Amino acid sequence: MASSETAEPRIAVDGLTMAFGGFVVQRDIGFKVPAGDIFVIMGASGCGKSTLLKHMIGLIEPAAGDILYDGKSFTGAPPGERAVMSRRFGVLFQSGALWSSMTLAENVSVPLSQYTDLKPAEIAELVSLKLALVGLGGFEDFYPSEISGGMRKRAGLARAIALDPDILFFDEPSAGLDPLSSRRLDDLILELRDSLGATVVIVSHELASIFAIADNSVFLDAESRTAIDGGDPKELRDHSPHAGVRDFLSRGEGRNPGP
Ligand SMILES: Nc1ncnc2c1ncn2[C@@H]1O[C@H](COP(=O)(O)OP(=O)(O)OP(=O)(O)O)[C@@H](O)[C@H]1O
Repeated sequence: MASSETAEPRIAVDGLTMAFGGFVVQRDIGFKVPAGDIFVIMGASGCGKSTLLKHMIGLIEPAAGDILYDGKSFTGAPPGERAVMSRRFGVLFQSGALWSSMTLAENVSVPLSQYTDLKPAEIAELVSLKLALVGLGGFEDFYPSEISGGMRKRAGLARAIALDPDILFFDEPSAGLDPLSSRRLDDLILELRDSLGATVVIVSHELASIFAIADNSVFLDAESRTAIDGGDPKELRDHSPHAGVRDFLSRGEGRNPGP
């Protein structure tokens, strides 16, 4: 199946302008994400990273431009087709947003009960498999309040991959985690990309995480309100023509302090 799709990038964002009423958040953004890439959306606080991610999954409509998956317009697709296209998406928001009154197994089973005709025993089997994939085998009957923040993120990840998505979207996945848990989550994201063959889009400003996992990126500039750079973050840190991008990616340490 993949071979017939290789001509098109998995994701293309084309001339995208995002606005809330008359307030333009970012204009004329364009980038492509090849299948299997881990792509990071970067930029200063408030520049529009989460808003871009919400556009990509169809929660917000563009003011202008298009978002395409395998060359097919998502923005312009009729609702039925869009729903089919979004079945490919696995989404993990910053909060992790597990239902506190449900066990981990119940949380992960929700999308399976909602979107498949599988029998309860089959669902239970799949749920255990997904929990095992994120290192939570044996924690089926625990409640979110009984596990650590890092484990909750991983449980959220298990739920996001319940329907075997091939495109994963994460908004600040390591927010609130200690460096070690954050690192384990990065490793898990890399593993999932490899085992599921998924394409991953992440909003992040954690430099360690960005350098550890990203193949590619876009940098949204808060001042000019457009994408001013993109590519391998390490390359951007060392060679971006924009001082603001180099500073962002080196925490300002690359800047010549002057006399
Ligand atoms: N629903 C909304 N209605 C109006 N304005 C909004 C809405 N959501 C976000 N904004 C505004 O759009 C801009 C971009 O917000 P967004 O949350 O996308 O930024 P961000 O880069 O993800 O920020 P952070 O890194 O702080 O999470 C901000 O000025 C924000 O106040």
